[in-house]
Amino acid sequence: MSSILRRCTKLTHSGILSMLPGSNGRSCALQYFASEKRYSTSSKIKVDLDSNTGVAIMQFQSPPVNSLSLDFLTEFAINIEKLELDRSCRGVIITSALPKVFSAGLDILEMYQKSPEHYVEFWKAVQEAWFKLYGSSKVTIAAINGNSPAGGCLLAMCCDYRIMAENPRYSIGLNETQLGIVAPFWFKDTMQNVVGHRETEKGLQLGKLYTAPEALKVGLVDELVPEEKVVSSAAEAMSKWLAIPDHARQLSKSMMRKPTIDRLLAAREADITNFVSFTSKDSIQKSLGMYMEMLKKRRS
Ligand SMILES: CCCCC/C=C\C/C=C\CCC/C=C/C(=O)SCCNC(=O)CCNC(=O)[C@H](O)C(C)(C)COP(=O)(O)OP(=O)(O)OC[C@H]1O[C@@H](n2cnc3c(N)ncnc32)[C@H](O)[C@@H]1OP(=O)(O)O
Repeated sequence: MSSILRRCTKLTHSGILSMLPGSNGRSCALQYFASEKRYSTSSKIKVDLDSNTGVAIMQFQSPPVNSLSLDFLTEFAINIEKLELDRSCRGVIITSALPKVFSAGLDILEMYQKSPEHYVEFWKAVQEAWFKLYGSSKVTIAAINGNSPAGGCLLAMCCDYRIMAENPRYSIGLNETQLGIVAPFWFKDTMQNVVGHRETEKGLQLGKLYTAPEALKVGLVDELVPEEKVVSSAAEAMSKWLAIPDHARQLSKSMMRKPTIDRLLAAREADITNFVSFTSKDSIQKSLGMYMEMLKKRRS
């Protein structure tokens, strides 16, 4: 897998930087995309591209909670890159094939009791996934059909538009401080670009998980719809975004996102070093261990 990652990280950021100067809801998604063809099959992510509309639907299918492991992130980056290079694809809808969860965020086990070399490899994969999605020239829409904490929220925030199931038991947010860890600056930048400085400051300090209605209120998501309509609503929204000429929309997207992307590009190595030294601290390892225990106890 590390060789796949190396191949993947060698790919250029061919997104905007280089190109421009289970439930009813889930079966409904498949019905909606009746003319779609299987585009890619990998163990954790399924991608179907509708050749008529140019819209790809990417479904996370990594039980139990679509956590963002090294393997998952590697597959994700490869899939987004493939779609980026495919001129027949104009938009991507990202959703989950699992019940109740969009993504549980970064796989905590990848950050717990592993070697510094592993932390380096893992963090490169996190960065790469963000570069690919945040820098994508395609229209990207998150169809958030379940809980979406931390890294799951990051993926959703990287998209151009977010539609969430109106179930008040689902939540989304950057809850890192609740784990005793700190969201890196580019997670913060991404959130700030969506909801503004003040809400990001509150959200980050409190590690706030916003219920779906709260997320709508602060603009963390753009629409709430019944769960079974999340993907079909995403497709409707997509058609509005695709009505705009690609070239003009892509330049506008680039103009808005390039400074944020450049900031991490300039600090990429330092960010990896920070992550490794932060994660390797005994106190952080202890916090992560306690958090995992808490998750297990909550279950039993
Ligand atoms: C100034 C200096 C700054 C320096 C900064 C430098 C670097 C920054 C350093 C670190 C930054 C790291 C950023 C981290 C980002 C993250 O994404 S951390 C992950 C946060 N995620 C969570 O908190 C979610 C935890 N999970 C849940 O809340 C729930 O699981 C759920 C998603 C709501 C789903 O609930 P439910 O359906 O009830 O499922 P269970 O809770 O029963 O879980 C099933 C099994 O899955 C395991 N699991 C859950 N989440 C994760 C995860 N994220 N990673 C790994 N494993 C996970 C859970 O333990 C269960 O396992 P068992 O079946 O019991 O074995």
